[in-house]
Amino acid sequence: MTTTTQVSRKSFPALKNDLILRCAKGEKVERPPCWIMRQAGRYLPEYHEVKDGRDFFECCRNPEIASELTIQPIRRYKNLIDAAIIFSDILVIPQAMGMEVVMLEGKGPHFPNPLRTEEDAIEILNYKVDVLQSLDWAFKAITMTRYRLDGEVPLFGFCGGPYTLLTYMIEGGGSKIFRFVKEWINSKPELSHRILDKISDVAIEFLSQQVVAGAQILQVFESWGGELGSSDFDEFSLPYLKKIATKVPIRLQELGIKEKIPMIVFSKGSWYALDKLCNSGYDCVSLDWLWDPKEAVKINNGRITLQGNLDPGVIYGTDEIIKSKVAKMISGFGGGKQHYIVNLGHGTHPFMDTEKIRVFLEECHKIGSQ
Ligand SMILES: Cc1c2[nH]c(c1CCC(=O)O)Cc1[nH]c(c(CCC(=O)O)c1C)Cc1[nH]c(c(CCC(=O)O)c1C)Cc1[nH]c(c(C)c1CCC(=O)O)C2
Repeated sequence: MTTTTQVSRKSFPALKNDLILRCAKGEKVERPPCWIMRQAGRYLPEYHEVKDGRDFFECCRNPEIASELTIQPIRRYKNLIDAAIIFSDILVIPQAMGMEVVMLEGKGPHFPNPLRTEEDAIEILNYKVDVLQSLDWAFKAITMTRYRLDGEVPLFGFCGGPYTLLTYMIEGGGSKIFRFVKEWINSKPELSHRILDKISDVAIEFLSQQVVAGAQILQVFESWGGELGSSDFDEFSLPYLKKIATKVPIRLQELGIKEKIPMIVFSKGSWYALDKLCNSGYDCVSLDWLWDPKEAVKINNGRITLQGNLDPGVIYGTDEIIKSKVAKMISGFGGGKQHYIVNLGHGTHPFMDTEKIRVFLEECHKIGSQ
């Protein structure tokens, strides 16, 4: 298995734009690389055309459709986006661990049988996941996308952060007060840790195999990190994010991957943890829009690359205001010639205007090249 995928790696089309890879590794660059969280999806009319009423996870599992959806933003914003991210979801790990997840139209993810008791954790969860087999569609989609991208831009693989996945598995979907996961970590801390550790092991193998399949850079989305207080973050999120950052490079070596694969962590809302995240083994920390870039730059002190962080809501603004906020952001991050990747502070929304996104990207190129 490993040998055949290595052979196919070698035959991938040559990369024509390695800006984000150089930048994530800390090298000086000619302008900051740009990409957008959730750059594929519902704000794009071509997404709805291809999805054509199909189930969301059915699209993820169909390599033809997933690769087409991945490439759509690259095609639309030609030469403006410096990375593609494979069309999939963070909730495919809970699925691989035996949980049923459905995507309800207009409502988001729903787990019909969430983890609520200790018995659920024993009866529902599969602790011996065969990652290559259960997520084989994801690897096929990545390999196909690498070929179809034809070296235009690098391809991101990704996964959810362990605490965020545990939250979804226990809450059964999104939440405002996180009653059930807070009950778990405060009444069943040992069991919570055991499951977090298992999720981390699956995440390590999943990320590593995404690289074997063709991913060139990785991001971990700890979207609910900021729902934890500082000391609970240190206990229930940070150790597992660190484990992933430490173990993926080791696993990649075992799998025969020689080059360094940059890793990014996005822990939304974990403002108190920036200093620790800069030392957590990732090459880049992605920031939400609550951060003043200058403050973040000061705390980072040149250790790693920062990514972010325009308020997605700015995309609803006038062209002039989008442009002025882009200029302020890039100057706050030091001008963008080193240690900075442009992104929004969180994902796109379905209501966004594709032409406003273009204004944002074009201005980032213009200001970032000065
Ligand atoms: C928390 C989370 C999820 N999924 C993801 C996260 C982490 C990022 C974040 O914090 O937003 C990550 C994700 N989800 C999706 C991608 C694909 C690649 C990309 O970024 O373009 C990525 C990287 C596609 C998607 N994932 C989802 C869609 C919408 C599906 C549809 O109805 O067509 C897409 C394109 C569905 C999804 N998936 C999830 C939610 C909460 C939802 C519903 C949200 C909503 O309604 O906007 C879980």
